[in-house]
Amino acid sequence: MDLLGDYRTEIDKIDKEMTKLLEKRMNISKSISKYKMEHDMQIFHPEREKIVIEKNKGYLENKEYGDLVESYYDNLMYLSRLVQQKEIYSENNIYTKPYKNDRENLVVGYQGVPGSFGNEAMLKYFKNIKEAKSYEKFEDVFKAVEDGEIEYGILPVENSSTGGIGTVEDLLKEYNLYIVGEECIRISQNLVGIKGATVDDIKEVYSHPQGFEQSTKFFDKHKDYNLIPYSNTAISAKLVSDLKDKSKAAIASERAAKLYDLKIIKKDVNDLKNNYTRFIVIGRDLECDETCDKVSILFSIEDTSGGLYTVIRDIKEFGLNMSKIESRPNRNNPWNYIFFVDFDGNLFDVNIKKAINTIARSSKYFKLLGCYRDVKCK
Ligand SMILES: O=C(O)C(=O)C[C@]1(C(=O)O)C=C[C@@H](O)C=C1
Repeated sequence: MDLLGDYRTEIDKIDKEMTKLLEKRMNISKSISKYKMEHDMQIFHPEREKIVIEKNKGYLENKEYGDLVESYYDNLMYLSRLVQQKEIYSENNIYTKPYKNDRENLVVGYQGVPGSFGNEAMLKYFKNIKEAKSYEKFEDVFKAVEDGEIEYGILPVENSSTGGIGTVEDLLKEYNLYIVGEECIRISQNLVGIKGATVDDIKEVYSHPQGFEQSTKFFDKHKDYNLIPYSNTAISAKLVSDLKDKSKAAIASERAAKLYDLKIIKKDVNDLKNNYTRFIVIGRDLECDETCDKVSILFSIEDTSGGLYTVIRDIKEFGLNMSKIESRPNRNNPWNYIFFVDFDGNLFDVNIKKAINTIARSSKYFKLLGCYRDVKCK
């Protein structure tokens, strides 16, 4: 008796039914996207998603599968949203909300603590902030924007010497939020410690991994230092200040040193003196007006040899001036990649609209991340 063969036959039958149902479900999802487009509604509907998950958990006979059903529907609705995104941007109209010019007097959020680079970027971008909320993790900022706790969040997305900030890029893919602006700050990393500490006293150094990565040449000369990764450069400075120990130092900004009453033991330890970080401002709506001159998209392609070429060819044929292309592993699909592309343009420009429609059609997944004002980052 071929028991395994029998089980597999049974699974094949179930899969066939499930695939047919999946196709039916995605077709309905496409129709919903049309409805939403006509009624100016957002694709993402978190309340509805919660209801779907709870309802289906309730259908279970074996409640042990509760978490499994939750994760299954979570993923299924994520895919359903991607189908809707692709459908919407393959149409000729792109629905945008007016660009909010007065970015003043708002409740905004960043990751870190006062003195962090995120805090610095926030102060540079927003004027007369009504309330600034700080969050421990990048994802907390995304959640706070999604829940309406803050109007906008500001997060680092790219450093000129170490490249893209992968965690933030992954979150841009996962959350249904948009890039509505950007800011750029020059990063100067310093070795900071308590008053009286010298380069020779130091045994342990705390910082965000980016702080270490941007200062490798300095640490090559100090191989005896024990490097301890921490969630944020300014939090590391605060820790060193609290510990009051001459053998402990942090890699942080001059502002953080001042704020936490530390001295700069060695200034500008970053490898490249022209070291900049680009920050993005995220919001709930796709905002755009004539003053916006940069578009960000993300897409994944079919696993075929010419997949990426097709999209790059589209970009070239529409004469788009691409300022960035970056890839991230697709966590839902091993050895498949998500591409992040920025190009000059505005969503009201017919050529840009056509380009977006064409790229959306030739990619497997597509998401329009935003249209905003370009800030030259140097
Ligand atoms: O019900 C909706 O509004 C849908 O768009 C469908 C659907 C789903 O696939 O079930 C997809 C996206 C929403 O976030 C919620 C649910």
